[in-house]
Amino acid sequence: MTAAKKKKASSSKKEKSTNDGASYSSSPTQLLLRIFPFWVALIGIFMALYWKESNRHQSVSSLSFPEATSLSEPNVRVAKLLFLACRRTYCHPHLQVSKRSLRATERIPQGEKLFEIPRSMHLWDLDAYRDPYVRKHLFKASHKISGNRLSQEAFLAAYLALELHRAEENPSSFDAIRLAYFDSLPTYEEFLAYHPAVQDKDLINELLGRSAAQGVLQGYRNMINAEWEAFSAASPHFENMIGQERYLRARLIVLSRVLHVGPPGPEEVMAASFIGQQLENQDLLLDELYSYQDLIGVNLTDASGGGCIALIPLADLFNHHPNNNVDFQYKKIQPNGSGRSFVVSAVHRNIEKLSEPMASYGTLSDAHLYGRYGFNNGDGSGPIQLNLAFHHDMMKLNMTNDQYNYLPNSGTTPKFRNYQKRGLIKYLMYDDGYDGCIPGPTTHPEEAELKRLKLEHLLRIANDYERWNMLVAPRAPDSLPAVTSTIPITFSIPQFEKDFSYLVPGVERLLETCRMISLINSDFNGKAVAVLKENLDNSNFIIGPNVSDALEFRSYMCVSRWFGTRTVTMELRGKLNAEFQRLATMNRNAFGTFNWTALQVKLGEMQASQAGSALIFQRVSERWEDKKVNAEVEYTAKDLACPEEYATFLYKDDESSSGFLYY
Ligand SMILES: C[S@@+](CC[C@H](N)C(=O)[O-])C[C@H]1O[C@@H](n2cnc3c(N)ncnc32)[C@H](O)[C@@H]1O
Repeated sequence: MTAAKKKKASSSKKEKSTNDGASYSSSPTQLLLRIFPFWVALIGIFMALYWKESNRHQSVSSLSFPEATSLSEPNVRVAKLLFLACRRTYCHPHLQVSKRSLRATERIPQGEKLFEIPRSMHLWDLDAYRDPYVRKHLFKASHKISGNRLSQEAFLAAYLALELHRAEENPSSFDAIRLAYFDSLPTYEEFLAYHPAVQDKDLINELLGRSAAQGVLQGYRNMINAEWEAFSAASPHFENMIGQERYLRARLIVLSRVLHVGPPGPEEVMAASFIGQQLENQDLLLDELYSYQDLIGVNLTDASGGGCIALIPLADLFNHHPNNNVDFQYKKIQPNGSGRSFVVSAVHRNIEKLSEPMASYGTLSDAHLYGRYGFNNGDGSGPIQLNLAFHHDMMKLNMTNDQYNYLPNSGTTPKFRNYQKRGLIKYLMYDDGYDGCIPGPTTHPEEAELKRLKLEHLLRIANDYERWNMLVAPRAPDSLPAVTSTIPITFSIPQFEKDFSYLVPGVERLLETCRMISLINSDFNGKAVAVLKENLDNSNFIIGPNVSDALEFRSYMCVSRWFGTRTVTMELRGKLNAEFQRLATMNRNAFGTFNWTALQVKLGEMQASQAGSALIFQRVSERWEDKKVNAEVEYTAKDLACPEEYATFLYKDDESSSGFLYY
């Protein structure tokens, strides 16, 4: 295939808007023929690279990495903390600090306790809510965009920032372990060296392009800025005393180290007089906890809601791998009445001599690991998020505990609807299955009415994560951590299996969204308008897979268009094969660097999006082979969007609210 032909084939996959009113419709033959050479070429390149790479000797030789056979220098601040804390509490004798993490000096058998960290060493969000300054100055904070209250993590970060400041001003009022803990935490400069949330936005855009990771990271950045704005607006005193940089540092500490400790037990009860006037008559913990629900919208009572969060010295020294050999448990109150403690144990397998014990931070996509913690393992052990909502901004961000969303908790408002409408209309601009484009209600009242109703239904699902995103299962679910996280787990680039089964559930959910987009008036036995109208208030309404063959075909073509568009937009910052080669080189000479981390997150998404396209292509080819020649109009999917002015009737009376989300 010549370069020129390849370019033509690839650009034909991209969603485009055009003012050219000429022939928009194309037969499946044309469409499949148009995309066929593109995918054959891509898959061919992909497979060739796969074999080239996987036939190389990929194992990571210990000899080339001195860290594999001996411990690295300890971070002195972390080592001091361990020294002091382990004089007061249980620490496994065979653990030693290596850089900012821990390694075993001898084999530690599975089941052994590694640390037991008493409550007195922790910092809980509950401590934040009990802090008189937080109560007086920060309880009234709310987010500017949504009006939502601040999250548990935000309160813990504000409290940590205050405590760090207090420790600087008056160290004698803190015990030595607390001071050593504060001193051991990453500084602002250390975060600047690696955390993407504090990097230049243009640099990030350059590295990540239009990937889900870029969107996820922007969500975290917006969240931190919005919290700072909210706390500052609630208290100019806090704004002056703490300053944005200190808040940012504290927030990144919380973001990358917070642990869950569950609902507070009876040992957390404290005398009512400590917690201020409002609660003078409340001496029961439960009353106190309910009061937080009223005052700041935080529910700590419900075990399923997660209970409290905390910073826990020593427990927060473990790095992450999904195939972990360390686990955490918050132990119940002891029979002797002593308080709870946080226990860290070796689980699943032994911790081998010289190896780094690894914890699991949970099932997080590579994009979230990157946005929240600033790293990736690079071995394909994490799931990959694909975001196909490229025309509209999702107002729910799918962060842990729903800690930050643009959308008000109480639901959408006309301002949010208008903002999202402009984007959502773009998905409806193809008029697939109709003979030509639908110019609007004057000439095509019924078709225009159906489009209006489809838009209403899209607005209803506009913020449902699974309707527009896919979480693709890991490429290498059984991969194990390296002896230490400072050396590569593998030199090869993880690959997806060719059977595509890992994609099927996610694709089914995307197809459901595309069924709505691809509906035409003759569907539902000609009653499409009536069915959509009847279900306008039905929040569970789905069209389901029992639809006409033609609608299913159009829905597949709609999903195919999405994957194609995602591939093409991501390739604007580097073609897949070139990026693959670049990463293969970086795996050997730039492992763990900022650019390596970003590239490997981006490449995972490119691979997932390409796998998605290949699956759809396979299905369409198998199922609609006979539609390649002289297909009926219901089996047509347009290559180009219809003219923009054909859709203006959908929003012309609305007030514009563009760009109000951005910082
Ligand atoms: C809870 S701390 C873990 C201890 C950490 N090494 C430290 O700096 O104190 C989380 C941070 O450790 C780093 N980290 C965790 N797991 C990692 C891994 N597998 N590879 C590289 N860095 C990792 C990331 O910088 C992350 O933000």
